[in-house]
Amino acid sequence: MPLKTVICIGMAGSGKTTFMQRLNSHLHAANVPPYVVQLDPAVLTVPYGAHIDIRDSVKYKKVMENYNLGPNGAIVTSLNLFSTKIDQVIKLVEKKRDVHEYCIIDTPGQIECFVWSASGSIITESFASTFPTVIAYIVDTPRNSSPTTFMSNMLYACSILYKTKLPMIVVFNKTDVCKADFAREWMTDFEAFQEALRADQELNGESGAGSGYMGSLINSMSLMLEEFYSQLDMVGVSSLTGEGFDDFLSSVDKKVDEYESYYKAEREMIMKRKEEEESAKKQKSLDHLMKDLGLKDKQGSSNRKSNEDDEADVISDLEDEGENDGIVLRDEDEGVEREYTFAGDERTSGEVNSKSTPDLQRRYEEALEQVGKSASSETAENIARYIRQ
Ligand SMILES: Nc1nc2c(ncn2[C@@H]2O[C@H](COP(=O)(O)OP(=O)(O)OP(=O)(O)O)[C@@H](O)[C@H]2O)c(=O)[nH]1
Repeated sequence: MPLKTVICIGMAGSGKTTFMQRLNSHLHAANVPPYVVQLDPAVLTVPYGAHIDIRDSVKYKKVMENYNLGPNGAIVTSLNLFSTKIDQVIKLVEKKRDVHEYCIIDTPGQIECFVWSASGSIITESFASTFPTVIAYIVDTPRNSSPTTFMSNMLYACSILYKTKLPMIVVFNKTDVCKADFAREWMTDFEAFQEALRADQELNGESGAGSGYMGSLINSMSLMLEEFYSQLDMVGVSSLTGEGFDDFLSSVDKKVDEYESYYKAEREMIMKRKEEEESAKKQKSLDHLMKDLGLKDKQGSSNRKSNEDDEADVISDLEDEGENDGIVLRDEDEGVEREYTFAGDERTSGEVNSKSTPDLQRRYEEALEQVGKSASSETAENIARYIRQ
């Protein structure tokens, strides 16, 4: 049985933490204790035991002070810092894949800090490329009983689906206060939703919304949502009473099957296309680089030459043939103390040691290859370097 990851996302106050707490105890009661990851750096207390807690790695208050940031900036920066360690986090979870059936992840209430940040994507991507991953989008049911609020929230959910490209379950929480039947009806019956919208506008004394651009905007949005609803599951739960959690788990199983049969293939295709585009881009920039260095025309001959003679002297080649493009002045000529990228034995006291200068093209190719190999951890390290700067 593969470990399944459930990432809980939702607006502030929707009940993510309470949902996590209930889900955790529900799984414990069912004898399948989950692996728990807590990613909200700003939370003071967590009502469940977490195996990995972002607060152990990043001190939110210190981030605020040290980087002179406001609350949301500090959450994003804390996530950025945490994402530099995501490889280790994934390794820890991987080690437990035979012990746990579920890995459940709590995210910050400031939804945009997670969903729209680079680190949020890195974290989600890292889990999704290692384990079947499902998004649980938590909705505060009583607060969404107005059709306009409901539509806005569903549009937000739709944008998360588009951003993460992962199977999604919309979890209508707090059903002990307000049943989710209205939401089910609105999600399955287009006419009923339109009717509710009309009634709501009349109740609020708004006129003209059924005509003009507003009317057509509402119509288009609800049509778009109808298509979106067909892609997702919805369940009603009460994190307070525990009602609906069995349905939620069945939904997770269904979505994991979908992940395996549909999303995984789709994701792999996207990754492959990205890789191909990346490598084409790299080739292009390599060509540019070679051209800028004035090596392009000589590439063939220099390659041939390097087979025959490994100690090809690139810079003197240029000088020999009397080209000006790409000629590098020596330190003495420029009067500038330069720092060299390559190891000291290749250049001595500012002069090019023609005997040991290896094939430049090969070195650039190797360097670019190296960049390609490190993918997510490299990106994460870049973020960390950027922040430190
Ligand atoms: N009646 C009822 N109240 C709930 C339920 N779930 C959560 N709450 C309440 O809703 C409030 C917000 O719950 P939290 O779990 O803190 O919500 P959150 O989404 O984690 O909040 P942030 O961390 O600020 O984003 C609390 O007062 C909870 O007691 C539920 O199923 N029923």
